Amino acid sequence: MIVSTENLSKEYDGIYRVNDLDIQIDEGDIYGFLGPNGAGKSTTMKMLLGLVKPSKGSIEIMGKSFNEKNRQEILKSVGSLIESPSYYGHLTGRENMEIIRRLLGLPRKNIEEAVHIVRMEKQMDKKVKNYSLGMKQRLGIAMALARRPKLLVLDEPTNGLDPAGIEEMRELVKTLPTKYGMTVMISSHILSEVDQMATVVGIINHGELIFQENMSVLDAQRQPYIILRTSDNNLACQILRNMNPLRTGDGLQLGALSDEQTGKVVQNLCANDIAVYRVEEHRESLEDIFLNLTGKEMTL
Ligand SMILES: Nc1ncnc2c1ncn2[C@@H]1O[C@H](COP(=O)(O)OP(=O)(O)OP(=O)(O)O)[C@@H](O)[C@H]1O
Repeated sequence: MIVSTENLSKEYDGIYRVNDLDIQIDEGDIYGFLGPNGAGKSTTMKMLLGLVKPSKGSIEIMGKSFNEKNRQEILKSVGSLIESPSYYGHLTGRENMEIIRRLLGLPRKNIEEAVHIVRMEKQMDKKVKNYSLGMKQRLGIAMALARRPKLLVLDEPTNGLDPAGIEEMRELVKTLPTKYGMTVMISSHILSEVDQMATVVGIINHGELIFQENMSVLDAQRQPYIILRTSDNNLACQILRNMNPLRTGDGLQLGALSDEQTGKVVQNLCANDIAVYRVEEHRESLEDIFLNLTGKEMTL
């Protein structure tokens, strides 16, 4: 286990903004930490990095209790990007990386590797103030990677990026466990972003962890349903009334059906002179599941 918390909580002004979190992150996971704005993601991540002191509960990182005594030692193996990366805009990427290297006393090859992972080799002689937002984020990640962390904690790294930047970030994060043996915790308030890279999802709402499972479990919860479009949806609805159809836009919706059941439905409609234009199988989107869990839409 790379991260394990027990009853992790933070109180601000008499209110528990993070409440009794039991987070479990295994080695090699990409842990998507999802929740609407203000749910408590940043506060949780800051506690995991020793930047905010928990009001209650405990944290273990890489099997060691995360306390005053162990903190510095543990953080040597943890890289992070919280809020916007800190860099000197008037210096080049290379100069910024050199500052990090000296601060942490790292060998040069660590810097080369970190820059290579984020594919920024060609941008290193440009001043950071001339970087795009995506490049700045990548430089921030390179800074976090320089110490070759076992655990990388990224707080909303795609905030403000355009779709191409988001895609790039996703592809980058996906390579980290397989190619470099890292474990990644990445927060977002956009489900679709995490959906395509996370192996485990933790969903936090009002400071509480309301879901924590492998992505495959979340996928399995997505209910399939059938949408039919016919020449006479009203009549079709009547004919199929024992299947409790729902009217949707220009069609009707039935629950999950086997191939055989679908065949019978089509036969039945044809026998009643109704032409079947479309039979489509849909699955509940992850957004729908999230909405059911939190009562809030996951929007950009
Ligand atoms: N230092 C603080 N003092 C008082 N309240 C705080 C402090 N830091 C955070 N909070 C409150 O705790 C709650 C959770 O904030 P947090 O930043 O952890 O949420 P978040 O899920 O990261 O959201 P966002 O994506 O908007 O940053 C919010 O209601 C916030 O106002």
